Amino acid sequence: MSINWLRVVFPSIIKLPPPLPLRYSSPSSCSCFSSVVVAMSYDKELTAAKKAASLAARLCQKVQKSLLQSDVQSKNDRSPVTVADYGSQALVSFVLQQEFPAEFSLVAEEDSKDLRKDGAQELVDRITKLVNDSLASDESYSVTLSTEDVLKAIDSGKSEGGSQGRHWVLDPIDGTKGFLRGGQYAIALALLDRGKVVLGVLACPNLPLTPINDQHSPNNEVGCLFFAEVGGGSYMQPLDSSSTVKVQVSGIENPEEASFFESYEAAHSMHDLSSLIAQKLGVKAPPVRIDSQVKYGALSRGDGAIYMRLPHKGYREKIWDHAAGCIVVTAGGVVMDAAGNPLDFSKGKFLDLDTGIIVTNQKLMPILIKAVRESLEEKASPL
Ligand SMILES: Nc1ncnc2c1ncn2[C@@H]1O[C@H](COP(=O)(O)O)[C@@H](OP(=O)(O)O)[C@H]1O
Ligand SMILES: [Mg+2]
Ligand SMILES: [Mg+2]
Ligand SMILES: [Mg+2]
Repeated sequence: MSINWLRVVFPSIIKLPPPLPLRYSSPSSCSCFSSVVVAMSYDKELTAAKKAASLAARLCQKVQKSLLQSDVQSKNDRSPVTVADYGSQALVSFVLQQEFPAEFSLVAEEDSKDLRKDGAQELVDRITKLVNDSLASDESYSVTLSTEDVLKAIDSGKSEGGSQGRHWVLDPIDGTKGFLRGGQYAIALALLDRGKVVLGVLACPNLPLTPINDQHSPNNEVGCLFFAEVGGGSYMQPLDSSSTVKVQVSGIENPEEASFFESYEAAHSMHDLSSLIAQKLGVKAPPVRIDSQVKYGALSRGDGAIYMRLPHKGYREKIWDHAAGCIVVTAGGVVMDAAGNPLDFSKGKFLDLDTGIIVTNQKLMPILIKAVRESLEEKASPL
């Protein structure tokens, strides 16, 4: 910014390096980042992120097709993790390190601890083969990774993030439970720059290209890639092609006409609380329950108008469960905690927030916040 300002004011007397790529952004709508007037371009990073997430999506599709019970591990938080979670993380980590060898920091969900235990060798071999097969399908990589390379790539995701520098944020499979059920899941990759989300990519291999609620559509193709860059709008393309469309969150103003998304898993979000809120808003449509950040993707193109995520007490949200989704809904959407604060991605792995996360358009947000507050008060002191 300052360099370009100087260039304008002192064009002839100061010899300056070539201008940085700049992009003008509207001072507006996403609560993930501050309302900057001029922002850096992250086009190179976005291209790499799309490539990494698409490759990982292909790996996951392959595993989901031939899912075996033995592919499922149990982590100490009792959430399932599969060879595809590990494979996806290794692949994305490897691709990003190849593209940005000089500056690489990754905050990711999985680690190799369980894979380094006795008896896990067969699993590690399978993950390594999956990763190598995926790399071989892309002409740019003529490498074969060893099992140790794969474990190291998985463990490169141990960064803590924070408010300084750049950090990639990855959920290699968001919605592992949905993945295991044959349902929705997403590969969610975002970039933080000085604590703000500056780009996000959501690969949703099982999401129809046409709106979820459009049951009469003759097109039953699935596989969507959503992406957004700070100040650059939000886009969707089919996972297997480059034809891109601009997407926009629904501008519905009457909550009665809105439909809302929530977690498929009742353990992840209080369905009784969201139905009370929906009742207060006068929402008529039943909730649309789907797994993962696919909800953000669907919302970003107007499939529904509201997403409510109200976890049970004590649950701490992780940044990889929201960073990519948060920026993808920027075009017309607002993401806040239940008290109306923007999400803060600069505090490390966790989001410290009040009660839950709500997403909708700018018009509906104040009405939604009011309904959430009233419902919480009612729940706390029932008559
Ligand atoms: N008890 C709980 N409450 C809220 N979220 C939970 C949870 N247990 C797991 N999760 C998170 O919910 C994510 C899935 O989101 P959703 O509920 O929207 O489908 C999981 O991501 P992973 O599948 O990546 O582990 C996990 O991080
Ligand atoms: Mg998990
Ligand atoms: Mg997740
Ligand atoms: Mg995950």
